[in-house]
Amino acid sequence: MTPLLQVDGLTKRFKERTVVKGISFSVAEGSCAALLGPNGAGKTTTISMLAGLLQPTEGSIQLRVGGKPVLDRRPYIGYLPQMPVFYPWMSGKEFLNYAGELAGLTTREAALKTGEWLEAVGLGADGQRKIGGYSGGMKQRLGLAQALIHRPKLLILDEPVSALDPAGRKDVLSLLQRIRRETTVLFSTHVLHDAEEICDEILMIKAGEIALQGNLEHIRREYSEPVIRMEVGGEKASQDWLASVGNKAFVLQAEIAGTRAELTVADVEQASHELMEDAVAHHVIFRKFESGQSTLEDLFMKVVQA
Ligand SMILES: Nc1ncnc2c1ncn2[C@@H]1O[C@H](COP(=O)(O)OP(=O)(O)OP(=O)(O)O)[C@@H](O)[C@H]1O
Repeated sequence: MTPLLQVDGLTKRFKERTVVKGISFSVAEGSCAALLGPNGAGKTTTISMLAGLLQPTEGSIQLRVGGKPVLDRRPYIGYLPQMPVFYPWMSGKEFLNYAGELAGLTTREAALKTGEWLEAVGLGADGQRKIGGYSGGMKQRLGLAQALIHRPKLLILDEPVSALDPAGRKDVLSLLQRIRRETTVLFSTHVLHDAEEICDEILMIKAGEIALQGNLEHIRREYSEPVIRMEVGGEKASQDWLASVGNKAFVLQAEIAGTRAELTVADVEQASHELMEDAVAHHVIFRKFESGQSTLEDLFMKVVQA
């Protein structure tokens, strides 16, 4: 299928510093893609280039509408910045009307869409109130309505839930879940859980480069490995034993810190059996012994810390 958005070799240099290093990816129509990465990875810079606010140093960004590339993608994009600026003295309704007209709607259309979107984002009863009195979650929902008022083909959001408290976060995530059924969404986050909640594709970026990309479920399956997590007592015999488990032939990878260890193994049953036998022989006291599969969070942490 032809993607809605195709990005090739996208690069941004600020003076001699390259912060986005030739990244390529595509976003299929109808999907939700999360641009996931730690602070400073280059998410905002990438999103600003996609939204047309920042000129790329190199590379191309192509948006296709009805299968055909468009010359100016901006009218087809809805964008919500990381720190949206609202006029606190405006009411939510006035602000949306204004945003609609700015996006090219006629006065009549803007008024009609304002009413519809205030309802859709759950601000129907608060439309006449001044934005200055809105909570963080309400402002973010208003920001989403502003980004969607002209029915864009692609909705681009920069860390839409990072600044919110848990209630506001849940509010905005469930709204996004609804929106994503009708609109293609690309949003940045440094929280894997937020990406998992609504997206089907992830692009993990680190230091301006794509570290991992693909379908979330495929990645989850492909990178899931058998792991054993253990915690032992603080006495010397236990600690000495734990410090040595990384040398065992069946341990593929070991992360040992103090009284805790996480081992990646080939066969979790055989490894558990051998570890237990050995531990008994060495008078080890366990506080925890757990076997299972590594999670996407483990993978994300590995990518981020590598
Ligand atoms: N205008 C600029 N001039 C110079 N350096 C910049 C500029 N804008 C961003 N950077 C640098 O580029 C790097 C990537 O920044 P960016 O804001 O894109 O990261 P991010 O992944 O969005 O991080 P965060 O989650 O903290 O917002 C950072 O090291 C930042 O300091």
